[in-house]
Amino acid sequence: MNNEPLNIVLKTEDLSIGYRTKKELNVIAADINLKLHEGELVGLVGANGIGKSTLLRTLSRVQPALHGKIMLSDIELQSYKSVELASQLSIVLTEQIASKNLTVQELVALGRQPYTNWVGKMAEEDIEQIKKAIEVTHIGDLVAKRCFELSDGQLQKVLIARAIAQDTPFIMLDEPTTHLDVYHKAYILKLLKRLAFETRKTILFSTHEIDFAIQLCDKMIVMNQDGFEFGRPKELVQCRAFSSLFPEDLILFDSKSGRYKVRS
Ligand SMILES: Nc1ncnc2c1ncn2[C@@H]1O[C@H](COP(=O)(O)OP(=O)(O)OP(=O)(O)O)[C@@H](O)[C@H]1O
Repeated sequence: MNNEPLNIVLKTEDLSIGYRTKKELNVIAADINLKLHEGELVGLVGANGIGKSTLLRTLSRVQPALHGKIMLSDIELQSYKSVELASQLSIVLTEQIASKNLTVQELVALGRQPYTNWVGKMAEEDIEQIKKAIEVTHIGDLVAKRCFELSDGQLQKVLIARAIAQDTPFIMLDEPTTHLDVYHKAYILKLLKRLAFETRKTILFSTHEIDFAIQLCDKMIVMNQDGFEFGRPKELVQCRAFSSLFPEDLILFDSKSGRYKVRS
């Protein structure tokens, strides 16, 4: 057994997230202290509107933090130049896809943009990374298709392939399994699990598939009205973190099965 301490890829200190307008400050969550290590698959769960996307957007610098510090690979997130940041962090948002007219091969190749020169000329290394990303996500038979021809599940795999081609130590995905059937939800989450394990990348994703996340994640972040809990799924089940996620008038969390049950 390898007992070497794992490197911390992302660390937050007293982070507050939310929205600032001229008139008011809307704090969505405060005092967020997280340490995500290399090779970890981390699921982010919570009720609708609790702040999962806000947290992911803040961690990827799409929106500013209200307070606190975010360290990515030992460097403060704020101090990265855009191109450097793109070699450290990739984000997969299903809803925003620049051009569905691109072929799958072209979309995956976009992941190499931070590394190619100003005319976008690809080197051996870029071609190799694109090939690897296509192999590992099993999308070889889709490469010539245009993105508008893909099903939601296929598009999801292609977007993950683009993030893999980007070859960053940290990957974030906002609800990567929305619109998928139960088989393909499990398929995508197992793919993420395998990637984190085999490539030692840190993968953080938001999801409403709480039972799958409990089964597959190394760690989970549970956001609720009172703040958030962070730890291994088993520990979170034991400390009843999932029971406080939703009002208990309709559903109850069953700690034995790790699932929600409808009240009879
Ligand atoms: N651009 C914005 N300006 C102000 N408030 C916002 C903005 N975007 C989201 N919010 C508010 O922030 C809160 C958290 O929203 P967020 O989208 O982060 O939740 P979520 O957990 O991702 O929800 P869901 O599971 O429904 O996707 C909500 O109350 C929402 O209304």
